[in-house]
Amino acid sequence: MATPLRLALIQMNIEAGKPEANFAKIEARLEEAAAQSPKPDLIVFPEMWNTGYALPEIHSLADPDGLRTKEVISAFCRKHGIGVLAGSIAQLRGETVTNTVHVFDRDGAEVSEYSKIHLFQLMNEHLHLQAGDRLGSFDLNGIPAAVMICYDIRFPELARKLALDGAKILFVPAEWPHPRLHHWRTLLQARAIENQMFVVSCNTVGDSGGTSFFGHSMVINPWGEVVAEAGEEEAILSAEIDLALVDEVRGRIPVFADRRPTIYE
Ligand SMILES: O=C(O)CCC(=O)C(=O)O
Repeated sequence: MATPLRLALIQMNIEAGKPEANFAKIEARLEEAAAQSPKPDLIVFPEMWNTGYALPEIHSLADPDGLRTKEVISAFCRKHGIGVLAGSIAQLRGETVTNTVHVFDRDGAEVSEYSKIHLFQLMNEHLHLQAGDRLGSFDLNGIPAAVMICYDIRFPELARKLALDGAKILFVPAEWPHPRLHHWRTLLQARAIENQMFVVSCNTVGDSGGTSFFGHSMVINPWGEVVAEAGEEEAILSAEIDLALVDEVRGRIPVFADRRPTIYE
């Protein structure tokens, strides 16, 4: 995949419990993003975009084995030659439901499937969902990258492991609510600064079941600077990133070379 890499982040209001409406919206937004000039290389969605947090009914709403998601998104990628990091969906796996990201390259081939490792008890995820147990590293047409989901960003050891495994971009689909905007911003910037990598976060907007999601999707460079940020409304946030900056920053302050893991690991 080319670098500079052109990104389009679909920050959207998800209708809880309404997969049909959410699929219709995501398909419309994908076409809108594909029509941009220049065309994006990669499109990113937020967390649980198919169902939202309709957790009590999640078993009947979740996409069985992610098949519908894979069919729709892979066809889009093939049609437009654009990669998609398909946020996360509620995915039915036998008797359980996971919060799972599927990543497709520009030919529509699936390059990664990652299920959220850390379930967020404050929103009852642990009562309805099954946690994942595999890392979200992947290679996207030659770009080493990784994904974690929302609450996962509170675990710096996970981000560090993904960086040590080679990731130069960390993607973070989220459904992160008020009143913790200062946590969202600070944690995302910290993950970018400490691991000297790009962080690309795509959040949700709107109100659902008494919870209000604030958006502020953002793209942060390896120096920790926010290079693009959305507001609190629906938006397609565009940004262009140059991965050469990762090596430049890592050369300027050699954090990885200076680590002393024998003392603290
Ligand atoms: O950690 C937080 O404050 C928010 C996390 C969250 O909303 C989630 O993981 O869905």
